[in-house]
Amino acid sequence: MQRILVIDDDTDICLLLRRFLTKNNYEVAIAHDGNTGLILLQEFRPDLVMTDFRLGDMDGGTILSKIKEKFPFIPVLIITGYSDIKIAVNVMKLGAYDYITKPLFPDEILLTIKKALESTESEQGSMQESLSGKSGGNEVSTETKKKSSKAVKYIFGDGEESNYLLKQIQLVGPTNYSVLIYGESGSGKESVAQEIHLHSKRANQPFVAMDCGAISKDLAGSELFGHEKGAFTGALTQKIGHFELANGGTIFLDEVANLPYEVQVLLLRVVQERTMKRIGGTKEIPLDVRIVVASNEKLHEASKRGKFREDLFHRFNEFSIDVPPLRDRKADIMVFAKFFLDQTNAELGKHVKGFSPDVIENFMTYAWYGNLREMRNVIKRATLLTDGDFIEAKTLPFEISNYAKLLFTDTINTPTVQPNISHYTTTPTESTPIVEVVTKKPSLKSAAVEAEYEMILKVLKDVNFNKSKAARLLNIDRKTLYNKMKMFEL
Ligand SMILES: Nc1ncnc2c1ncn2[C@@H]1O[C@H](COP(=O)(O)OP(=O)(O)OP(=O)(O)O)[C@@H](O)[C@H]1O
Repeated sequence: MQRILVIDDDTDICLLLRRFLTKNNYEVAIAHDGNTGLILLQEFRPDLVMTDFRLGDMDGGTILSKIKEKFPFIPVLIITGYSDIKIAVNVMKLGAYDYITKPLFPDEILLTIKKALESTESEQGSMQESLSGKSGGNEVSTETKKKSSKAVKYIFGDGEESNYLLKQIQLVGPTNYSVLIYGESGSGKESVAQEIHLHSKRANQPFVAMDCGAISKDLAGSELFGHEKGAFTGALTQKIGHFELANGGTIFLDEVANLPYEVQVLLLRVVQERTMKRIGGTKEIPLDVRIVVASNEKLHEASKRGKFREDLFHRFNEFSIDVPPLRDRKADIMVFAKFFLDQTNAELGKHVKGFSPDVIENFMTYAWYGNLREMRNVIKRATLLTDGDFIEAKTLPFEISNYAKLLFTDTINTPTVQPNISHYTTTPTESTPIVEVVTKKPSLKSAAVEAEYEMILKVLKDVNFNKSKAARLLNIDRKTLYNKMKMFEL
């Protein structure tokens, strides 16, 4: 039976998850704070961890780093509210498998857990194969090759931004250049790396991805280069590293800036000499591996701060690609949305046909902080919740379906610099932008309505949209709250 550790300070959520996951044949352990969670991690040895993003004694980033430091291969699912989505998507770069947003839906949780467990099983399977020697030292079996390249179909869209991205991939793909990929979290850096590999002569050779996220110094070294039996305490068997697994093909190092400095030194040697030794080994192993790396932060800035070796940066920077954020790929937003809808329909055996006009408008205005990953998750949940033919706005997270309004409240909360009207009132020429200045007459009534709207929204957010709690805090009955919410289209 597979084991799941749930870390959450909300006892109700823990209780519900324990009941639901046990019913679905998982063994469950619960911790109500981060420190207990870390103790249970050692004692319970879970196959997967689900942890709340905000714990009493620790934040999501800290607990994730601590888990990954000790057990880098245990998939971690972050539980978060949508109001924290911007922070949560950034925490993904520390090596979380995925995030799930509240309110939690059983089917969605089960799907995500299954996927996460399958992904580590196949990873461990290919590692096991290389350890047992089936792959024959330097050679990598076809089975391993198949497993190490994800069988995911990607699309790239047809808008101007996407075409430019594809053009760069097509240009650099067939060369042997090292490529540096920049982009926000979830924007598809790994898919770009895979596409580069597929456009190269190495396409039939392995594509091996390694997340350098929050990996410790000792582990990073042996993950990259492998180790010999007895090389250090805990090295009970020989291990083949990612570089050897990728021999002949492409290695993709995600979040490369997070590699410990000592490992960067080893990496530089390998990149320069095209040969490596396993840790604790003496044999020089020749390497023919193309290196593609990705980073959230600009590497030359990281090198200025002394976090990343400058010589290594220059080695990697033979060609660099910026993956645009989803919000800048407007022409393709609905193309991606339809792709994720088809993907989810196939996964769930559903036949949802498309999106209501409101949803399309919401998708086009929302900022997509978590990019394609966020969109995939939003559509997955909305499809699960849809019984009819079209996804309606009510199945979207509040923050997305009310994005324009939330922006409006943000704007009235934050005084903005008044535009210099004279600058816009001249006849527009090429150098003066055409800006329509909408002037609204101030009125006491509208101010009161705005204040009321703002307060209801704030309280709803504070209590995670629990309407009974919100009504109590606002000192009104539930019915009045419902009527107000209806009036404000909340
Ligand atoms: N080109 C694409 N077509 C369809 N789906 C995509 C594409 N690129 C990414 N995705 C979806 O978005 C998810 C995240 O993509 P990916 O892991 O490539 O992003 P990333 O930029 O490497 O993220 P991170 O910075 O967190 O490592 C993927 O699991 C996939 O579901």
